[in-house]
Amino acid sequence: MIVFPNAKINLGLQVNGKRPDGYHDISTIFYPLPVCDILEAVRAEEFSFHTSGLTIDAPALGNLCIKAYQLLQQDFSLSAVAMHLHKVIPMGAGLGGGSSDGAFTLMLLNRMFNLGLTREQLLGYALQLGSDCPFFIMNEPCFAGGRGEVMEPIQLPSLKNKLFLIVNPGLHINTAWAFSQLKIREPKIHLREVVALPPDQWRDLLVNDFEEVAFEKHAELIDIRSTLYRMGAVFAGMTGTGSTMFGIFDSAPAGYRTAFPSHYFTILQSND
Ligand SMILES: C[C@](O)(CO)[C@H](O)COP(=O)(O)OP(=O)(O)OC[C@H]1O[C@@H](n2ccc(N)nc2=O)[C@H](O)[C@@H]1O
Ligand SMILES: Nc1ncnc2c1ncn2[C@@H]1O[C@H](COP(=O)(O)OP(=O)(O)OP(=O)(O)O)[C@@H](O)[C@H]1O
Repeated sequence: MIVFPNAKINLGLQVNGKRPDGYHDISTIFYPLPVCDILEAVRAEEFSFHTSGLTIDAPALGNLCIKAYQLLQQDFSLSAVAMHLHKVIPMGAGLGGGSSDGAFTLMLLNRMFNLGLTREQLLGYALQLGSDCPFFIMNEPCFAGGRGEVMEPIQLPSLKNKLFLIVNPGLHINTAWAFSQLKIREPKIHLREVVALPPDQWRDLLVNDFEEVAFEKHAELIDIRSTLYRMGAVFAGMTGTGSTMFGIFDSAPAGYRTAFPSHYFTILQSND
């Protein structure tokens, strides 16, 4: 069985406060984008896990695909599988690639072994893997609260026919570190109010609280945002804790393939 775990971006990201369990409550809009890894699993004599594509900077046993298998193995006697992950989505990038691989592994194993897990049950397992994982079980535009697991699907008609230019400069930003550096502030305006406006009015209103932290460490990100606006973006911002920046465009910006250094991962996506 083959699945294609996709990326997400955060349209705005507000951190509301630290909780007794050490995590933070956030408010964000998760938006799926069709930049995908490729994950295959087949029944096998013994468990194995291999990867290709981008090099994953973590021990294989820490991979969320293996963690997802082990999580279900605790509750169901799964037989062995051979898994292969081809990595395309940049890592430590705010695109949720690892989280998506974990969530898709849960859904794949549910189908492969006819476990009969409901969406609610899958959401519960996904949250045990990571805060971003439950979103990929839903995988449609959602307003999210809590750690990200309290989700409500939303319609964003103003983004229909828009193009997203994803620009990742290859800087790895550690999520735990980014949370530890934050200064928590009262939001000036609620995300729901901002996204009810046309995207060309989102500038300065659709805020990602992690931009201050990431921009202070990597001034390069500020240049990327300026370039995106110079190219005609109706809105440009950062996803997650960074380092990926994105621009929203009405049409394909001229020269986007050569606008950034060649070592950047740059891809233009439509949202359908
Ligand atoms: C920044 C976002 O990507 C926004 O979508 C997510 O909140 C991050 O989700 P994630 O990468 O799945 O993060 P997790 O693997 O759950 O947590 C990594 C670390 O980040 C911090 N963390 C994460 C999520 C959250 N709501 N509060 C936190 O304080 C914690 O120190 C945690 O140990
Ligand atoms: N399947 C996986 N693919 C990529 N990284 C993984 C995977 N499983 C575990 N990891 C670990 O998770 C780290 C973060 O990867 P990920 O792609 O999820 O980052 P991210 O886009 O910043 O995520 P998020 O937005 O969820 O914080 C990697 O550096 C790696 O150590």
